Amino acid sequence: MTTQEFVIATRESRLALWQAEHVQALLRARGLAVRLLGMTTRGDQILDKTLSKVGGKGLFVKELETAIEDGRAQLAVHSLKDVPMELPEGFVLAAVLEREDPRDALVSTRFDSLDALPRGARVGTSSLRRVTQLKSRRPDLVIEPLRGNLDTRLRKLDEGQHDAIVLAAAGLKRLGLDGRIRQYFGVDEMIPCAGQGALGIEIRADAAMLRPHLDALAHRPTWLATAAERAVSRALGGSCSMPLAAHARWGADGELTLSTALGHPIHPERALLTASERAAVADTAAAEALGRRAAAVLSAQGADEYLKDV
Ligand SMILES: NCc1[nH]cc(CCC(=O)O)c1CC(=O)O
Repeated sequence: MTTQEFVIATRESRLALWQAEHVQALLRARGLAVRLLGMTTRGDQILDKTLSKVGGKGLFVKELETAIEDGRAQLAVHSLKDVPMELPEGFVLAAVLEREDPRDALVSTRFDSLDALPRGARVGTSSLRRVTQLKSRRPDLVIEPLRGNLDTRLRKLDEGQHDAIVLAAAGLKRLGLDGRIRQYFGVDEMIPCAGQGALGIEIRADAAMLRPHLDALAHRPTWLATAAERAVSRALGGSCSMPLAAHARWGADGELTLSTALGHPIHPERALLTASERAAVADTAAAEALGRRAAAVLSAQGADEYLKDV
């Protein structure tokens, strides 16, 4: 009898490889034979434009899905925040793993915090979500585009192109680069994006052999929290080019609190719309209902007017 070998399609950045190897190790521990198939996506190739201009974060996942479609691979490991709200027909998010630190972090060679940055300091980030939240706190900052994988971004900082950059703590921690973090932003101070810090494993909906293994890796509290976060984005139109923050956390009482913020995509100086909703959440339907409730509060404040041009 031959044992089937499973293949994980992955991007080739150091972070993507770390994440794919992490899942490979978890599946090997369950007795499966697993190898990696590295590939370059359009999101990795196009580095001179912001993602929202070239078709969004979905660019990071499309090629991996094609490899699965063709049978060259059976699984794709994604940073959940890069996964579009709706997957193509025939694909499912079969597992969301326990979340790493969801916070954003400030990295700088010279300054210890956002408040320590001088007037007009140059801050690198290409995330509209980060831009609008930074501008609402520090309108004087000059925000500069910053794309590329983590090593590239840190190199640009070290070369002096920026006074500070803002990155997800999760990626830095996974690569052992968290020693470079000068300030962690609280999740209410700089609300993370939906899914930040969590890994999602995508397979074909009919890959029955893999299901029990992925069920065993899944982390239900993270699944429910990120389901609420992703539902906000879906309810507002699902585009990843919107400056939307959505983060849910479990309280000691077992209730889920969902904090959201929406900035204006073209005029980052306009007021942030915010909504925070809380509920006891026992299943995916309740998590998504919580997300839709927060989205409705944002809509009542004018979210649709903010988003009409994206
Ligand atoms: N958008 C790119 C991306 N996708 C996932 C991470 C970090 C890991 C994570 O949030 O899970 C990053 C880098 C960043 O935003 O700084």
